[in-house]
Amino acid sequence: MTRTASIIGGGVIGGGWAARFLLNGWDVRLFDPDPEADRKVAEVLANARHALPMLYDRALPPEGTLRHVPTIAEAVEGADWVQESVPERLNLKHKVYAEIEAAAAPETPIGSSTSGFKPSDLRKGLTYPDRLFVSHPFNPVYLLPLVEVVGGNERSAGILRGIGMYPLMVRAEIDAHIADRLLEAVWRESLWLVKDGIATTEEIDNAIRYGFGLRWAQMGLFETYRVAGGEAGMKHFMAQFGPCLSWPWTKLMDVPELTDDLVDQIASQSDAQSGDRSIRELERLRDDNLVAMLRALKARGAAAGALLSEHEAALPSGDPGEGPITTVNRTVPIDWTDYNGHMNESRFGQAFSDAADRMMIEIGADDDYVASGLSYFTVDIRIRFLNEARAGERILVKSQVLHGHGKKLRLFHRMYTAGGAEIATAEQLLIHVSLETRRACAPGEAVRTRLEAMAALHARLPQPDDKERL
Ligand SMILES: NC(=O)C1=CN([C@@H]2O[C@H](COP(=O)(O)OP(=O)(O)OC[C@H]3O[C@@H](n4cnc5c(N)ncnc54)[C@H](O)[C@@H]3O)[C@@H](O)[C@H]2O)C=CC1
Ligand SMILES: C[N+](C)(C)CC(=O)CC(=O)[O-]
Repeated sequence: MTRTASIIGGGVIGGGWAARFLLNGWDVRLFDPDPEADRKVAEVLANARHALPMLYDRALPPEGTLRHVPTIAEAVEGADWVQESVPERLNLKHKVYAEIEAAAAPETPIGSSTSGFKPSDLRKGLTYPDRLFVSHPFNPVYLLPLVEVVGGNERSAGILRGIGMYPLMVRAEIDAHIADRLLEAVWRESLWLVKDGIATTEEIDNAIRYGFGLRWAQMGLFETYRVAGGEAGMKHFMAQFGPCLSWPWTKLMDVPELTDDLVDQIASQSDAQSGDRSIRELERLRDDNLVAMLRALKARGAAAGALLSEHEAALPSGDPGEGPITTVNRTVPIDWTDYNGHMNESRFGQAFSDAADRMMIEIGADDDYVASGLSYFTVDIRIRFLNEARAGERILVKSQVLHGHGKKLRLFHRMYTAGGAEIATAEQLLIHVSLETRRACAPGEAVRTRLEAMAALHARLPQPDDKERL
């Protein structure tokens, strides 16, 4: 059954939450009094539809339905999850919670996106205070998996995992949780560097993106510093750099006064740095880069990339089908495209290779079978390129067995866009092999039986005509 998330406040963060829930198959009811909210949420959703599916090598569930509603009561009634993302003002949040409580069932979880308030601040005045907790996400919510959960329970964490997030359970409540404490420290130091005329906004951004920003995405702070301690590790690192903590390397809690001059100075440097690029263009640039980085981490099973693979493994698989088997159902990721602005020919090959891997699983030549020392090698593949596919476009491959007898497996794949246009075909010959001798051999009994049954079934389907075969 489709579940419903209620999103209260549809700005930068509420819009991001709406997109994450929708693209993971939830229905969303959203309340925001801003008359522009529909347009703003639609723009965030368009960004998310472009970016999120590119992270995965399989299709996400069918998108849920978004409904903008005129009251908080309509948004929360019967909802399975309420996410509050109104501006960071405690009295406003309290007012909103009173309205939520008046209409939501007592057991409905209520997460707050607050960047800094503690659950005990937020819960004051509630009838059922324990169901309210902090679920603090990171922008863009639809791509970044981290959500700091303060005062929440395992059930809520499970729901967040189900939409591909990484709930970091914060043990004790504290102003600004964990990550914003760190970000505030970096931001404060950066403001000083600009105010004191030491660096521009661009120079500070370069100090981050050409250096430690790259390290942080995969190892964080402590593991990075452990490695920086050389073979002696963290102890040596502490001995060498610990004393610096008491040297004047930081302004600590001093906050530069945000005078009009300083705000103007930072804003004009920032304008110059970004040139003519609009916020929407910058969002697209940020998202495409994040997708490429997350996919690189996924390929290595590292950090947030490992989480993506886990989420992907839990996604429902495609239909087994009566006719040709759907062996690929995915979105073209940004890193599969080239200077021509479309999917590169090598990635067509990748998709057809993935299709063959899927067919091997269908006939029982799965991971265990390969681990037992038997497999298939491709000895011939011929691809016809009929049309192009662009980043963010959904592609499907349907595969048919043309011949499945003895050592030979001949497959015919057709690649389509989601709209049904055929964009490529491939004919592929595979030979069953022993991984020990590296020579052809007959398949195991179970694989042979399944393959022959599938070949007989597929022989009744329309066959590719001569001009399609090379
Ligand atoms: N912007 C950021 O980088 C992050 C913000 N947050 C937190 O998320 C929350 C929302 O922040 P943003 O989305 O950035 O703010 P925003 O200003 O972009 O959006 C807030 C939205 O709430 C709506 N709103 C105002 N009163 C409302 C009411 N009574 N009921 C329903 N909606 C109402 C506004 O019309 C607006 O669309 C804050 O608690 C903030 O601390 C959390 C993570 C990151
Ligand atoms: C600036 N901020 C405190 C609103 C930032 C966050 O809360 C998290 C983020 O996305 O950086």
